[in-house]
Amino acid sequence: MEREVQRVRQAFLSGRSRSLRFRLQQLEALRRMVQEREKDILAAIAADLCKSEFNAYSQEVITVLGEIDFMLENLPEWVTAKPVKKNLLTMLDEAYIQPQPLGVVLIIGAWNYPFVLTIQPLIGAIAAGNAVIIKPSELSENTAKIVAKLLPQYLDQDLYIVINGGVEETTELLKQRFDHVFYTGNTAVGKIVMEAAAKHLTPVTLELGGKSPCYIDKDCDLDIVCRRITWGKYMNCGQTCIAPDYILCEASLQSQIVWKIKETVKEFYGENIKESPDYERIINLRHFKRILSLLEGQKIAFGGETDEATRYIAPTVLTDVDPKTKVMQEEIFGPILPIVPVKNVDEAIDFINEREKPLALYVFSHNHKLIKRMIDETSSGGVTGNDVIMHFTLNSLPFGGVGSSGMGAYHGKHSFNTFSHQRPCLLKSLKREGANKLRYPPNSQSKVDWGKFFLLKRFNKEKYGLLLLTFLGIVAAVLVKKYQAVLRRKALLIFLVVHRLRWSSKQR
Ligand SMILES: NC(=O)c1ccc[n+]([C@@H]2O[C@H](COP(=O)([O-])OP(=O)(O)OC[C@H]3O[C@@H](n4cnc5c(N)ncnc54)[C@H](O)[C@@H]3O)[C@@H](O)[C@H]2O)c1
Ligand SMILES: CCCCCCCCCCCCCCCC=O
Repeated sequence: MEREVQRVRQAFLSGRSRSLRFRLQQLEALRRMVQEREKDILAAIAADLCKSEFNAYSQEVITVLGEIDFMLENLPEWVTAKPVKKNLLTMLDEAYIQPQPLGVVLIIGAWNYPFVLTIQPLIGAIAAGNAVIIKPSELSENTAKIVAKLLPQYLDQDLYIVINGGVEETTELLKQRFDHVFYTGNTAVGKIVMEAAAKHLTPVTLELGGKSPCYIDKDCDLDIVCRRITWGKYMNCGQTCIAPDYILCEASLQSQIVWKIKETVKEFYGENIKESPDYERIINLRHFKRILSLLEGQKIAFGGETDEATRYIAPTVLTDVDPKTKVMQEEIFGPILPIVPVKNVDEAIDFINEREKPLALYVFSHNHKLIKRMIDETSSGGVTGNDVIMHFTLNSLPFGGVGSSGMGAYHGKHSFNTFSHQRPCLLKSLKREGANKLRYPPNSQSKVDWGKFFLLKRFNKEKYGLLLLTFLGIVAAVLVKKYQAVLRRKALLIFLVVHRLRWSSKQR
C-alpha cells in the first residue's frame, strides 16, 4: 500500500496534473469512458442493486455526465488567479488568490449509488489538479470491479489509481499520508477515517448520513406531497442517504397519507412490486436483517412483506410510531417509512432540534412563511421545500452534512474548492522601502498612528472626495513612476500626508 501511494505521489510531483490543458483532457477522457462503456457500467450497477438500466442511467450516469460538462465549461475561469482588494500599505503591490491542488487525495466511495458517489468526487479532484487514489465500496463489488478495470484504460495510470478491498485494505490505506481524505458512508466509519487522518493532520470531507425528517403541514396538496415522498423514499429501495427517513405530521393527516402513499406505490410499481423493474433490492443480508429488526413491535399500515432469498422488502409505512422505539433511533436506509404524529409545527421543530443534525430536511406546505420558519429554526446538511432529494441534483448548491451528518461539501464549484488550496499571494516590489520603515523597530506612537491610518482604513470605503484624492494620487504616482523615480517617491509622500491629515481631522 505504501508503495502504491508513493507511486501516485511521485506522479503528482512530476507536476503534470496541474496544467489546465491536462485536467480538461483527463475530464474529457473520463466522459468518453462513461459514454463508450455505458452498458458495462449499467450492468455492474444492476448486478449490485438489481437496478434497471433506466434507473441506473437517470440516478447515476446523468449526474456524472452533467458534472463533467459543468467542470469543462467552468474550469478555465476557476483556475485563474483572482485579484483581491488591497489596503493603503499594499496598494501598489499585486495581491491575488491562486487556487492550487492539494496533492494526493484518497476517495472512499459508497455502495448505495456506487458509481456516482465514487466518480463525482473524482471529477472534482481531477478538476482541482490532484492525484487520486480511489477506493470503491467492496459491498457493491461489481461496480468496484468495473471502475478498477475502466479507469486505467482512459485516465493517466500513475496519477489516478483504484485500490479494491474491504475493511483490511481500507485500514491499511488510512495509515498512509494523504493531502485530503474524502469519505462517503456511515457515521461510525466516518469517525475512524477522521481519527486516522488526524494522525497526519490531513483534512477530511465526510459525507455521512442521519435521519432526514419530512414535515407535512395541514395546508398542502396531499396527493402531490405523497407522490413526491413515495418517489424519494422507495427509490433505490430506500437506500439513499437523503431519503426522507420519517414523516412528522398532525395525527389527523395520518390515515390520508397512508392511503395516498399506498395508492402511489401501486401506480409506480404495479400490483406485484417484486416484478417491477423499477424496484431495487437490499444490498446484502446483513442490511436486510438489520432493516427487518426495525419492524419489530411496530404497527404496519401497509407493506411489510419480505423475501430473504432475493433480499426483497416491500415499500412499508408504519403509523403512530413511538419516537423511543428502535426504528426512530438509527437511520433506516431501507424502504420503511414511519409516521410520528406531532401536535403542530412547533412540536415538529422541537422534535428535529432534540436529535442529531440530519443530512436533509423536507417540509411541505403552501405556506411559504412556514417553510422559511422551519429552515430558520432548524439545522440540516441541505433542504428541499415541497419536494425531496432534488437539492442533490443542483450542482450550484454545496452537497454535504453538518454535525453528525458530515463536514465539508462538494458538487460543481464546491468540489473544486474542496480539493483546492486557496493560496493567498502578495507580490511586493523591492523598491519603495520608505513606506516599510513604519513597521521596522524602534516603534513609536507616531508609527502606530500611521499604522492605524494605513491598515484600519480602506480607501474604497471613503467618500467621493477621498476617492478622487486617491485617484489623483495614483495617477500622479504612475506619471511620476514613468518620468522621474525621485519625484515619484515625493509625490506619493505628499499624497499620503494629505490623506492622513484629512483622516486625522475627521478622527477629531
Ligand atoms: N452523505 C452521503 O453522500 C452518503 C452517501 C451514501 C451513503 N451515506 C451514508 O452511508 C451509510 C450507509 O453506509 P453503510 O453504513 O451501509 O456502510 P457499511 O457499514 O455497509 O460499509 C461502509 C464501508 O466502511 C468500511 N468499513 C467498515 N468498517 C471499517 C473500519 N473499521 N475501517 C475502515 N473502513 C471500514 C467498509 O469496508 C465499507 O466499505 C448511511 O448512513 C448513509 O446515509 C451517505
Ligand atoms: C429521468 C429523470 C431524471 C430524474 C433525475 C433524478 C435524479 C435523482 C438522483 C438521485 C441520486 C441520489 C444520490 C443520493 C446520494 C446519497 O445516497
